[in-house]
Amino acid sequence: VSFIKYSVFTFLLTITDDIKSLRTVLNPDISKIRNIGIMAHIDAGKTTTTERMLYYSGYTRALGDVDDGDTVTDFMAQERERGITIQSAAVTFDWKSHRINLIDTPGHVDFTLEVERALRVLDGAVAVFDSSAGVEAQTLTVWRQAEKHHVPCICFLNKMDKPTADLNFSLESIRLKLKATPVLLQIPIGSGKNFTGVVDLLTNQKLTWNLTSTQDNGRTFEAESLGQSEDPELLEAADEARAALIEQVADLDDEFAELLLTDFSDNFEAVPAKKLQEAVRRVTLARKGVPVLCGSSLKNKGVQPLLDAITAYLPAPNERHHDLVERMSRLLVPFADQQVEIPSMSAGNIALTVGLKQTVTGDTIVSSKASAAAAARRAQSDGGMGTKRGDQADIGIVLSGVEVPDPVFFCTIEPPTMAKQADLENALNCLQREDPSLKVRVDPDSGQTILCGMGELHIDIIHDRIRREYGIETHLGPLQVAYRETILQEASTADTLDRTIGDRRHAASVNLTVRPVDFASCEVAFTEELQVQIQPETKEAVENGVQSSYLQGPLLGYPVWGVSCLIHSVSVEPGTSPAMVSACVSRCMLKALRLAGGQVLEPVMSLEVTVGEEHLSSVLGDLAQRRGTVREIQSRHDNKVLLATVPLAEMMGYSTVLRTVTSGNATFSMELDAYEAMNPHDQSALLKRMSGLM
Ligand SMILES: Nc1nc2c(ncn2[C@@H]2O[C@H](COP(=O)(O)OP(=O)(O)OP(=O)(O)O)[C@@H](O)[C@H]2O)c(=O)[nH]1
Repeated sequence: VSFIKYSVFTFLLTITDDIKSLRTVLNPDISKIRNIGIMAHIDAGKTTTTERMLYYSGYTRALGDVDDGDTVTDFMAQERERGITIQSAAVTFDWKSHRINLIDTPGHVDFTLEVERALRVLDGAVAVFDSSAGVEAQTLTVWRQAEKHHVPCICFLNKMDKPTADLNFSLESIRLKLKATPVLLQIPIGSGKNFTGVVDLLTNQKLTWNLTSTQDNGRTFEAESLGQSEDPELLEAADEARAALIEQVADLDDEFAELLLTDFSDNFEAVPAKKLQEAVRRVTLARKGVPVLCGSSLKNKGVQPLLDAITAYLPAPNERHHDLVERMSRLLVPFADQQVEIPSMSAGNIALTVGLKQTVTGDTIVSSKASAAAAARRAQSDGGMGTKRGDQADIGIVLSGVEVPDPVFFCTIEPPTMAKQADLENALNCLQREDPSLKVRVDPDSGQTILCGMGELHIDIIHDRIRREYGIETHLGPLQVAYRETILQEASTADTLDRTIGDRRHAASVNLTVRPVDFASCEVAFTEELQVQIQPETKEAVENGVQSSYLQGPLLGYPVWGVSCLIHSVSVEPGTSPAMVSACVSRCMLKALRLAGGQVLEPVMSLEVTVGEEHLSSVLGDLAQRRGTVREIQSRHDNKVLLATVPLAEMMGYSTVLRTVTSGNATFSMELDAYEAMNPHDQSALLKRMSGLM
């Protein structure tokens, strides 16, 4: 450990051009800090862009390449092997006297929680798009998360070197799909293979990467003012785009509009770049518009202006609303998979801490109850945010919590020998604290440990991590879909339980009605009369009995949804234990749910497949066999984009099949659309199959 510490310190201190004191290196002024997330659809080029940022800022000496599996941010072994990003890697670097803490977020839908976890502590975000595809499905989800946390954003239209890159199409998709207002700050020079750089519309400068030397990797570029000798087409395009930019910013920012009308009414074009930049910053922070930049990370063009834009337009931590008062026993500054320990850190920085026993992802840590209360008061006067779990709930309004989506897949997991069971439990506990979207439970009937996750890949990765990080070879049972159950009609029933245990008689009777309701959750209510008469401990025992019957439905033992239960009467003999009252109510509920006719609900996913036209018919044919419903087929250059809904149960192993039927020429993403009732034919087939399984 001390070797790593030493070498990273040396690294930090020698790479920056102007060597600063250790204190400024580790604790820069808060106004110079940018805590930025980088988000995108899979394959848009986040990792490549991040690598370029690290390289140009001097923190890496060689360019990593996702295709060769040697990038800094994709540090988990599985990420390198699969070429995808799973855990949000944090990297810290300096750019023109600013400290940038950058969090790379995963693009795969199985890992949305990772993204949300990262977004809530960030002050700004960069959305990277493939400029030939515009806004794609996964970006919508992440964008909504950024919106929820009021995170100001910048868009980077990457892959401008592709022949199919399309600036106007990308801008339009930002407008239509993200419902955001793009503020175009650059226009590309050349297209496809001849894309050489951009015109910066604020300064009217032409930035070109001539790349005469391959050694340089785009580190140097030319910046020259657009002169009259310029290619007339480019000059005209730049003039038009600049005038449109000035007009648009004036529309979005009153202060800038006033400046134009008072000082530059004769010639709007003469407005200084600095004033325009300040106005774009206000527009970005107020989330009225989103600056848009262009480039090609792979071809080393346009990344330095993106870094400039991050420092110019995105907020410092003190310009955002959440307050942290933090004190930790051990603090570490992350540099991908290496860390350097530091003695203290000022507000606004991002650090790692180790050895926490009780904290789970999503918790907010404060130094004392008093500071938590103070933060809660501030948050309330600011309009309030989320609540903290556990025993501090009464005072803990500090940061909004993360939303944990319901897992849709599950499977059993077994250690190689019973002697390893305790080690496996420990590994699962640690993994769950890190990743709340992973749920672990024990099946009450079989005693087996069950893993519940967000998708096939998610469960696969967890399995792999248990092997690699905890050294336990586990066996996974077949992957199963998390169905739900509901009822079709109203039913009323009564039940009595009368049992003598030892010399104590327990007797209780209950009379209740269940009926279907539209919403996803389950309810329990009492008649008005009963509500007044019932003893609090009896009421609690009845509620427990109803809730436990909702956990396992009568059809297949899946959780029950969309049922409301009304208790008409309860009678309890003196001396009866609350557990017996709960047992009586549960048994009565089971009868009522059976009488009310069971209906299985299955998770249905919305699926987006991008595929070359020549393979469209095979993809459609395959979807038809999966009970898929095609909603829309859009054209995007030479590709077709297929939007469909498909039951999750039919999507096992889809990535492999899709790769085979399209010879690797398709990408897909999917997310939970809704739980839908199965038709009687499919339901009875499922029930038959499951009874064979059980
Ligand atoms: N033509 C072109 N290809 C690029 C560019 N940037 C990235 N790529 C390629 O696009 C693919 C995906 O790039 P990544 O950087 O891994 O994308 P990502 O968004 O990090 O992907 P995930 O980690 O899976 O979410 C790789 O094959 C890159 O080489 C670019 O500017 N132009």
